[in-house]
Amino acid sequence: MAASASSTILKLRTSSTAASGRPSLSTTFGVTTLSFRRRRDQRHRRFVVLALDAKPTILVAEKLGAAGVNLLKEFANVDCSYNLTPEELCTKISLCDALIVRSGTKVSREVFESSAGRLKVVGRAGVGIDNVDLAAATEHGCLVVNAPTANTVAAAEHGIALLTAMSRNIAQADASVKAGKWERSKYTGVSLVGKTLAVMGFGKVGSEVSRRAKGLGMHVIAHDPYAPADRARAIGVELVSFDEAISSADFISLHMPLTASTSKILNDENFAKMKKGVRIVNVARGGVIDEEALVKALDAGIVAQAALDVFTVEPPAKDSKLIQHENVTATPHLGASTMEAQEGVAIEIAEAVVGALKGELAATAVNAPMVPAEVLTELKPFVALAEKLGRLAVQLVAGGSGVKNVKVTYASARAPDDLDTRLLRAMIIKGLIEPISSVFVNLVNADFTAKQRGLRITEERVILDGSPESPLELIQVQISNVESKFASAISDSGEIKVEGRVKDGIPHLTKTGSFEVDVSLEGSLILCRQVQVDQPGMIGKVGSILAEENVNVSFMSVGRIAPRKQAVMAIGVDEEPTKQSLKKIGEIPAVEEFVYLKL
Ligand SMILES: NC(=O)C1=CN([C@@H]2O[C@H](COP(=O)(O)OP(=O)(O)OC[C@H]3O[C@@H](n4cnc5c(N)ncnc54)[C@H](O)[C@@H]3O)[C@@H](O)[C@H]2O)C=CC1
Ligand SMILES: O=C(O)C(=O)COP(=O)(O)O
Repeated sequence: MAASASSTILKLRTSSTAASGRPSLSTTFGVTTLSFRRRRDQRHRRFVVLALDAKPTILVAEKLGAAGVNLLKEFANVDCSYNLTPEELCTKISLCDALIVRSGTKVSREVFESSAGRLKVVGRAGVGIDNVDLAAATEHGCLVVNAPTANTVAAAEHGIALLTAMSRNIAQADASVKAGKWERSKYTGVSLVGKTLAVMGFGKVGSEVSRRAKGLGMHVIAHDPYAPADRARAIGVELVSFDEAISSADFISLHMPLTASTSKILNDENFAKMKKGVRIVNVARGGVIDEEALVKALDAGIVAQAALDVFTVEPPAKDSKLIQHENVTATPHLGASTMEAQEGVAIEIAEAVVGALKGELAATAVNAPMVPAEVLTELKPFVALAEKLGRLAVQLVAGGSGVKNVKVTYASARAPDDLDTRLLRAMIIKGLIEPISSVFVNLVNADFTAKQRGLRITEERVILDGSPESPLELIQVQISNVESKFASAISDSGEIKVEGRVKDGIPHLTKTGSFEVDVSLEGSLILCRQVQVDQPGMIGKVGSILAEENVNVSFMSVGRIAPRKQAVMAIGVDEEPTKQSLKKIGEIPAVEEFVYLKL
């Protein structure tokens, strides 16, 4: 993304140290950094972080309702490019922050690899996400969101349309009349009333199909291993086993997602269990049927008719035996294609993608935890605390130690199941990994990245007495089986330990090793241990070394084991001290050890 003169400054963070000299610009992942070369010591220092040309770019790769496109345009540069080849998509994607697709675009691993880290969100304007490589998205830290509700009714109505059209031979009869024929007896149909319909997958669409089929006087049974029985009861549907469903049905309607376990679930073996003359409707995914087996079952008369909206390969081959079969009614994946559904889906996905680009947690995230807004508001300061504790803990590890085992303890007066720790764990992982690697960690890829690096995170909940008003009292991060570059960070039980709390909405470090301290975690931190006595003059000595080069000290705190015994001093600084000043601090005779930690 090119920085332009008309660019917008979104975020401005300045140092208290006066900058001088020529500024230079560099851009990484759409965020441009303006750096000033300081004349005094010729070091590069970053003072200002800007999102220049602040509008992100969203590629809309399939037709999306106008209301959705307009919403996107209020926030981003929108590139509507349809019918891209896989190669064209891979080329374009490196210039895009978000991609919106329907079912016709394969968002493969190559797409994520080609994006070189820029793609942050994939929005699926619909339900099924089987065309998106979710594992690759997660590995690349890319959020996938879908629009799960706006096309439910449209898909259900299409299922019912296919069911009724199939049972009365509407499509075949229409073609015959248009061909100048009048074949009344050939197209005698079958009635629906009193017949058994097996709904396979009793989710949103399956439930709506069931409701409507009951209105047509059908006896509806359903199979869904994960559906709640009370929802089925409320609609007057009986949940049954897979075998019972397929063997007792006159009509079978498919409404489950395409997954490894549903792929080709209707196969030779299962067609053989069906009632002869069964009729099948599929508005779910072509891949749930073994299409060759269906052709055989149609030829053998096991399946009398099939009405299909979806196919294993879309569009199917023109000479496909299945499509050409006289007992098959086919539509070109039209389930979600009503004016109303497309408008609704477009708005639903545009809001989700824009929200995700703004950094909000998405309610329709497919590959990340969904955290309700009210929970997020409560947890926000603890999210910051979690990341900072992770950062501190990992920087305390001595080089070559290799971090493997991290234990996180959450202490709270609330019941254990009242705290969703996924977000906190993700931020601790971010804090642990980012300072020691070039990997970008977010809520999407945190667990994956930790696993990939062999980082074992165990979590413990400790219940405290007290008021459950706050979701958490403290978070403790311990790294075991490592050496520390700051021996005082090692607790009595031998692990690096940092502990923090939130005070007045601000994260504080409250313990390091066995030393209690109290410093707000806002700038960077110097920790030093004094030999034997906590001399009153120490604070002044360190302060004046830092003042010599205009490093602003924001706070100091001394944690002692006992008066005039060993003490750890924590000093918060707004700027990074030079190596020389850190060396001078180390040379103060009373300082036994010290460490500088970036937050
Ligand atoms: N043809 C089209 O244009 C459209 C197709 N669809 C497809 O319809 C399907 C259902 O969509 P929704 O109802 O919105 O999703 P949903 O997630 O609400 O429902 C899917 C249901 O399938 C169940 N299920 C999962 N594995 C199963 C198994 N092995 N056996 C039986 N049930 C199983 C789940 O428990 C869930 O209740 C999806 O595949 C979706 O992609 C949805 C909208 C439009
Ligand atoms: O939402 C779904 O799962 C669908 O199958 C609809 O697909 P479409 O967005 O019409 O390509």
